Amino acid sequence: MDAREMKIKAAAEALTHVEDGMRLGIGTGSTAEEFVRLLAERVAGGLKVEGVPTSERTARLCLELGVQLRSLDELPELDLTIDGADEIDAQLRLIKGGGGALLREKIVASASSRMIVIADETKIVDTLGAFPLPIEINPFGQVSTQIAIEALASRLGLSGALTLRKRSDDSLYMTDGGHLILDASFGRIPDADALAEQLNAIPGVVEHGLFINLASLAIIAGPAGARVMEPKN
Ligand SMILES: O=C(CO)[C@H](O)[C@H](O)COP(=O)(O)O
Repeated sequence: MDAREMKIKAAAEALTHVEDGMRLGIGTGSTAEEFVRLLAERVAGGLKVEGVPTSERTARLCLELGVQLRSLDELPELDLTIDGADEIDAQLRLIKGGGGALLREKIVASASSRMIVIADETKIVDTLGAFPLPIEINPFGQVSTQIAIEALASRLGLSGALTLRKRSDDSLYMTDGGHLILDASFGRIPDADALAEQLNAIPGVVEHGLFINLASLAIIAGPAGARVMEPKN
């Protein structure tokens, strides 16, 4: 099974949790896009759902494939969000934001009764942090914000470069919300809960990619098929 087949496998398994009439949060990224493709087939076959997309990119794909969309303000409480992740630990704490949609992804997941993460098994880690942590910041005072993040990292014993995300043409990457992203290469993060909480206390930080206590289930696909992970306490 190649990487794409594993994503499709996880997405197909997640689709079994989708019921008629559900208000669905729809994630961003290549795995979430496989889910959208499968969901669209079911919608074409008569399944009725209303989706809230977590990015403009996901919205475009949904509209192209005929998945009916609403804004989060029209559907402020959702039944289920299905989304990918960059890293997943045993407690189902996640690093997200590789695709730059972390802010909307976190707002949508928080507005959902349940979040199911879909991924291939390469995303499972013992300790979060090998994947650079995306931190979405306000462009105003970006250097001060970066200095504050560096100071926090040093207090928590973390080190590593903070890299302002750029597009392939070297222009600055702007999120759907008009913010910048710093990718923090901290390496292993021994206390992700403390980092998450303290990043939120820095005014210029709009959001960060640590998703704590949001995922209720993960569907992890490997060469032998998909398995379900529940958060370990
Ligand atoms: O958080 C995300 C986007 O902001 C994605 O869910 C994450 O980057 C995983 O993407 P992929 O399924 O392409 O590996």
